[in-house]
Amino acid sequence: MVTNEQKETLKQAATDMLAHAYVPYSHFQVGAAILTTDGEIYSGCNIENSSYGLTNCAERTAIFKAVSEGHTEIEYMVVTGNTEGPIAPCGACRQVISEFSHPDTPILLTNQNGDEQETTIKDLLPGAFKSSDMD
Ligand SMILES: O=c1ccn([C@H]2C[C@H](O)[C@@H](CO)O2)c(=O)[nH]1
Ligand SMILES: [Zn+2]
Repeated sequence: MVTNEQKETLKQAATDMLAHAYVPYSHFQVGAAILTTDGEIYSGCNIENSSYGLTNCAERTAIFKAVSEGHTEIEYMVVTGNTEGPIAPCGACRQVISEFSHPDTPILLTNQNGDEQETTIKDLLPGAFKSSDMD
């Protein structure tokens, strides 16, 4: 369970990440924050590269920070950017979110105008490839 106070903290953490976005090519800042099931918060920004395909999105930065510290289960996730409506995570991030969450794990997509859409990874990535597909 995530409290309203935790949601606000996560929204602020995601927004704070916009300032750290390394975006000399797109100039499009993205921030993400996750609460792990063991109560830790990790946040991340997008990090671009002159070899464009090596760019790491904000969502994956936040998740990889958490996983690298031993926290592998997402309880709640917030993503934000300067989009017209709530931001839409890319396909690669949807797959990575799927690896470290449950189908009903809530994901709050926002923007800097206060628009919000709370969704789930099963809605964002129906038919995700899972480890069980290899059984
Ligand atoms: O949900 C998204 C969508 C895009 N980006 C980044 C990747 C790249 O740096 C820039 C433009 O695609 O935005 C993210 O970090 N997350
Ligand atoms: Zn992405």
